[in-house]
Amino acid sequence: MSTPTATGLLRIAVPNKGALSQAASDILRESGYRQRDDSKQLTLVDAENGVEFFYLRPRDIALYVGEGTLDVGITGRDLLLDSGAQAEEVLPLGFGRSRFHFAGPAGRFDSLEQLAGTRIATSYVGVVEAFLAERGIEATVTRLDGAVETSIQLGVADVVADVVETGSTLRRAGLEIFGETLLRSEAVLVARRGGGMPPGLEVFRRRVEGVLVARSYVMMDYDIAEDRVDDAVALTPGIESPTVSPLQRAGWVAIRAMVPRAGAQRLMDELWDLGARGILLTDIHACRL
Ligand SMILES: Nc1ncnc2c1ncn2[C@@H]1O[C@H](COP(=O)(O)OP(=O)(O)OP(=O)(O)O)[C@@H](O)[C@H]1O
Ligand SMILES: O=P(O)(O)OC[C@H]1O[C@H](OP(=O)(O)OP(=O)(O)O)[C@H](O)[C@@H]1O
Ligand SMILES: [Mg+2]
Repeated sequence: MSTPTATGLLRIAVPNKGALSQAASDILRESGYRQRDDSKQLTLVDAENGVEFFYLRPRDIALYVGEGTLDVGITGRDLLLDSGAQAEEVLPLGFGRSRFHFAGPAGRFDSLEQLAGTRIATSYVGVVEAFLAERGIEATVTRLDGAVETSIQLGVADVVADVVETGSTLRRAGLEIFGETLLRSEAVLVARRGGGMPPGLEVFRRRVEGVLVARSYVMMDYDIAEDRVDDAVALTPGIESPTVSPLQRAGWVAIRAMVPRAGAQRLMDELWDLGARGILLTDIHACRL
């Protein structure tokens, strides 16, 4: 059972620095919460919204949440899995995307079977050991804090297992990926596994989800002749159903519908070809669906 705070505030863990920090604070701000303006600040109370933020290393966040010390947190899926904490993913957040791979000197390895007997350097020992155990591969795993790519040049390891985003760090170190992707990661909201629903968590989750939907949809408005409405609605069905309003001009209506941001320009071309005019696209800042 998670222990409620004396204050009754929902306790939220946020990455204090690193790859996830800025985007995490941005999504919280867009969700209507106060955020720190000084990167050295460790905690922040937003009493008006019933929450308190704790700025922590993303690697530690799943542990705090798993123990019930904090109610919910933002961290990477890879860090959550690596921690082995009693925490679970409750919402993928769509930023901080990366893949996790084995890599070695260019041209040296081409399959994961060749890992047997090697020395593997990684900051993600939990992920790597679970992967090796699942496949029955015996290898020596060494934990490094960072800059793992350099460990091969220094003769400490034969292979590295690390986060890859653009791949430029690997290339610069003369390394290349081999074998399949171990996991695909992105930032996620995590809560305690089997911890029930602490007061305020559902509202928090809904607010953040509203921002994610608002980021991936736009609002489209256009005017069209009445006899084209069925075809137009087939192109822009909206979430539930589009709004169709009468216009002063006889035989014409105005249509308003949310449409996916990706492909919205193509949709505008198709509507134009159908005879729609006055086609407008506007951003949505937040929503509850
Ligand atoms: N280019 C990237 N480098 C590192 N982590 C990334 C990158 N892109 C996304 N991530 C994700 O960010 C999380 C790692 O967060 P962390 O704060 O450790 O980042 P970092 O920038 O490597 O920090 P540090 O300064 O401690 O090395 C993981 O979930 C990882 O998948
Ligand atoms: O594929 P890329 O776009 O090059 O990004 C991946 C690299 O970025 C991270 O390193 P970071 O800068 O966090 O340094 P660290 O190794 O000391 O953590 C990660 O550990 C990889 O080395
Ligand atoms: Mg790093």
